[in-house]
Amino acid sequence: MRILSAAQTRQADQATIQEEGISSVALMERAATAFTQWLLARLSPTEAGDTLIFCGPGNNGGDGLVIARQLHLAGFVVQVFGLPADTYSADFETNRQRLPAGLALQTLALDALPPIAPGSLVVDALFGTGLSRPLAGLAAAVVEHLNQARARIVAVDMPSGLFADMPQPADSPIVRARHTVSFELPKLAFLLPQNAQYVGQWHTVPIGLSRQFQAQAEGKLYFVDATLLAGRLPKRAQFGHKGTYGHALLLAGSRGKIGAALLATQACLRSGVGLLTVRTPAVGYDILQTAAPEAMALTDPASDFISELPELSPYSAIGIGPGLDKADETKLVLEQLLRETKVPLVVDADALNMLRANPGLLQLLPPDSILTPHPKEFERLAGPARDDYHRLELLREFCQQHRCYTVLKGAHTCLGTPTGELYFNSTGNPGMATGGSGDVLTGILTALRAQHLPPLDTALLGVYAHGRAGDLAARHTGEAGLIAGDLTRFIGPALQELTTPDAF
Ligand SMILES: NC(=O)C1=CN([C@@H]2O[C@H](COP(=O)(O)OP(=O)(O)OC[C@H]3O[C@@H](n4cnc5c(N)ncnc54)[C@H](OP(=O)(O)O)[C@@H]3O)[C@@H](O)[C@H]2O)[C@@H](O)CC1
Ligand SMILES: [K+]
Repeated sequence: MRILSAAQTRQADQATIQEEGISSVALMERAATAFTQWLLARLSPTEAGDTLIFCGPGNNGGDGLVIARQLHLAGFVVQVFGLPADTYSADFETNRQRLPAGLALQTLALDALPPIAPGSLVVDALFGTGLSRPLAGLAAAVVEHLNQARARIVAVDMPSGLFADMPQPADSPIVRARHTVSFELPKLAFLLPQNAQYVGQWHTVPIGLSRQFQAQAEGKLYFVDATLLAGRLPKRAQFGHKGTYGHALLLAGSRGKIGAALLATQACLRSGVGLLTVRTPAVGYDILQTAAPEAMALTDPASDFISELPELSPYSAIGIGPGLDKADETKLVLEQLLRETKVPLVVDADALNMLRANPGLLQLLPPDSILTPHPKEFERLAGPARDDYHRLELLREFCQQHRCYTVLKGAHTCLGTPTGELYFNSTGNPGMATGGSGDVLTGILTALRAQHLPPLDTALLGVYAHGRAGDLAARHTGEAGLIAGDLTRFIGPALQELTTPDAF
């Protein structure tokens, strides 16, 4: 799925109108109907109670008028309010005329804002993608009024006052919606933690926006769903053998953190790798051989940390980081690895912190390596970010400069590529914010890379399957009860869902 800017969304609107030979008011009717249907599927008129719809002067307000008409006809107790303006959009005017008798548009005034009873349903149709500046004056007062009411606010397309694709000044008035129902595609703003307080839970409803426009639009932002991944994970070959699926090496663990190595090991084994060798310090030997007999243990001479790089020639991909100690010997092992490896790397956790401690090491990073920092680790590498938008800019620059793929972990994990694309993941849940979750991701990515998947497919599939495994696991454990070891049990089913079936 593409993520379009506000300007592109307007162009997509126009392209759809032209392609289908329909009027813009017909597209508005379609969009608003999709919103109304979404609401009707969740609330009866009785459950909704008092329903107050607030409309701005543009097409977002026009949507609000259509929704008001439709909910009124569906038996909801509706009141509809409009912001006074010098000019209204043409489709707003048309739909004002279409309001049924008995449903008058009431004009909002600063000294007479309508009372909102607690629990009322509020539809926010003040401003959408046409917002051109932060709200002030009466519009700002209305937003404050909505936010102070203890109402259930559902925003049409966008929470009013929020820009779709760029930051706004601190303290800008923005509606705090419980749900945001967006037309066709999510907006970039929805995917950033700083906006969660406004967007609430977001949903998309299809409105038949031109497919051709979506495919051809410029821009490098994607929302990763199963459709985008179709065809990227080949089915296993009928005559395949363990050599077909690569031999991975994991360098992981230190005293007290052999668990991290074990989680990465189990995840790697569950992601289809042919063979796996694990380099841990000597203290990990018994643990590894007992808990993961399918993996080969290649223990280090040092007891508590990794001090020597093994011979690298057997391996088709190497993962390094989970549970490492920051011992100087281990730093030298990382440096030697960066200098000697001829195969792709997956770099995580303390290996990332070591890269930062010695910036010269970053220059040695083999092209197409995959890095998996969380936001703090990323900022240690790329510098501090002013806000979530700036962090994305830094991500893009970092990946281009170092010719690497960077998986910036978070609620919508964002993958940056060396060619400037940003891919936002759609799977996963807050239960995955738990120790060891990242080690599991390293194992999955190392396994997919070892199987010779291209780096982009590895990162997209690995991140998606990791989140999907979390969603499947949480059905059994609940979110709070989810631990990283649960993820490993559901990697197989998650990958199975993504596997390309045989063509008939
Ligand atoms: N694209 C689609 O797929 C479809 C889109 N549809 C809907 O259209 C919406 C976009 O409509 P839109 O372009 O008319 O913009 P909208 O958000 O209503 O605001 C524009 C008005 O607000 C004004 N205004 C702006 N900022 C302001 C401020 N700070 N304070 C005060 N005023 C301000 C601005 O005036 P101006 O900037 O010129 O002063 C103008 O009058 C979209 O979100 C979706 O709901 C569907 O109907 C069909 C399918
Ligand atoms: K809105």
